[in-house]
Amino acid sequence: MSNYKLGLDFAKAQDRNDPLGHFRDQFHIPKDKNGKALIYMTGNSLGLQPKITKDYIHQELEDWANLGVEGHTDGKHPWLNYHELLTETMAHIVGAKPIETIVMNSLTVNLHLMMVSFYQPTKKRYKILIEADAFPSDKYAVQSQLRHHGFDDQEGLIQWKAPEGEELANYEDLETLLKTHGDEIALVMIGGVNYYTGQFFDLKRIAKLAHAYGCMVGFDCAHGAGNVKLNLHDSGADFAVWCSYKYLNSGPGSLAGAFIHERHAHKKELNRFTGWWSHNKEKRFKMRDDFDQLTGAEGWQLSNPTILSMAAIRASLDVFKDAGFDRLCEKSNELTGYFEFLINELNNSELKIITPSDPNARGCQLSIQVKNANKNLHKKLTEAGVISDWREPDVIRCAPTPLYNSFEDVFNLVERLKNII
Ligand SMILES: Cc1ncc(COP(=O)(O)O)c(C=O)c1O
Ligand SMILES: Nc1ccccc1C(=O)C[C@H](N)C(=O)O
Repeated sequence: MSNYKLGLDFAKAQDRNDPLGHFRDQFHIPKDKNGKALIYMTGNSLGLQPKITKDYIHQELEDWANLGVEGHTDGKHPWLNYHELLTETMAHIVGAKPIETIVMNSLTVNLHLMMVSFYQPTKKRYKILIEADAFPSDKYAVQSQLRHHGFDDQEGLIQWKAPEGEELANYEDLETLLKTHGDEIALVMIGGVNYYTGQFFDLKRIAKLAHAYGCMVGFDCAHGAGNVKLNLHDSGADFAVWCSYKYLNSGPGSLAGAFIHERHAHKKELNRFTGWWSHNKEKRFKMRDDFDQLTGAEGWQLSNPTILSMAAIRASLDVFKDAGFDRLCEKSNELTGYFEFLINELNNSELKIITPSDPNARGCQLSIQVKNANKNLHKKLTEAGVISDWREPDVIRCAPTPLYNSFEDVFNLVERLKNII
């Protein structure tokens, strides 16, 4: 860990010595009305656009224009197998094997598809455990699964809460919940990195614990993919899902990912929804064949996917490949550590970082709790050219991302915050 110092000179020197610093120029950085670059800290909501994305999408538009339906087989990157171009890099980023990884659909859709397979309630074991401040979509999704199976969506939902007066959930409480209710819980579904606090949970520990009580385990890694080393395979989780529009910089509403652990790859008897894209791809166009389930994560696909969105994902993954995910994670630690240092140096009682200070228990995001839920502070920060977000009831989230944020960005962000308070 660096010895951080105050002052702009330190930030500038860090940027000069940053082997990944030049990647910022490969992105479009949003500007204010006068053409000045904004300080963009919301890669945790919508990642910025790599400059090469346009060309990747343009290539597919060209093939479509010139080849029509033949683009499926004769395009530069034939559409029929286009998703295969993404699998290896995506698998590497989330720490999975290619057979465990698929890009398809959108996030909440994938979560439901995973629950079709891995939420198999019985009369006795039917509850779902989630973290109390899960992202709303996750909570709504699991509650609708409870109702779908005829259970009460309150009684069937067990929430892992932070202790009274604290922000972060702890593993002792999770263990107590499992000890007390383990034999009633069918599924433990946790956000791998919590959207609100930025806490990166110990996925392996949770999976091990929940499996010991006979529960299935899934993670929503929307805030983890491209941000932290998820090591999904080693975590032992049954499934995981994530989106590609945050840290994976693939554009608004772009296709999502799913991980299904290798131990389920060949289980044809697993309950699931299917379509022609889950069928043996060698025989897909022999239309009259009976259904033949694809093995691995590919077997959870339903439809032919959105190629234009996959082109954007391919562009982004190529940037990740160039930068190297290990190096990005190292820089991320440094950048967020610096951010934390500067906030702490403000020594202001109005602001409190609620994200864990342990670098292994967070990614790049810091969540700053604002006293008396003073939303005005966030408004002023926006007026000062900092794009961050406000999450009710009282948190400003800032996520300096290692691909396109600089140490100078972080310095300027904290300077502007200091001037406002
Ligand atoms: C943890 C989490 N789950 C779900 C969603 C929403 O997913 P979707 O892409 O399905 O809109 C988000 C962000 O939008 C999220 O952060
Ligand atoms: N997809 C979006 C569309 C519109 C506005 C926000 C989002 C987000 O992704 C929010 C994000 N999940 C969050 O953690 O707040």
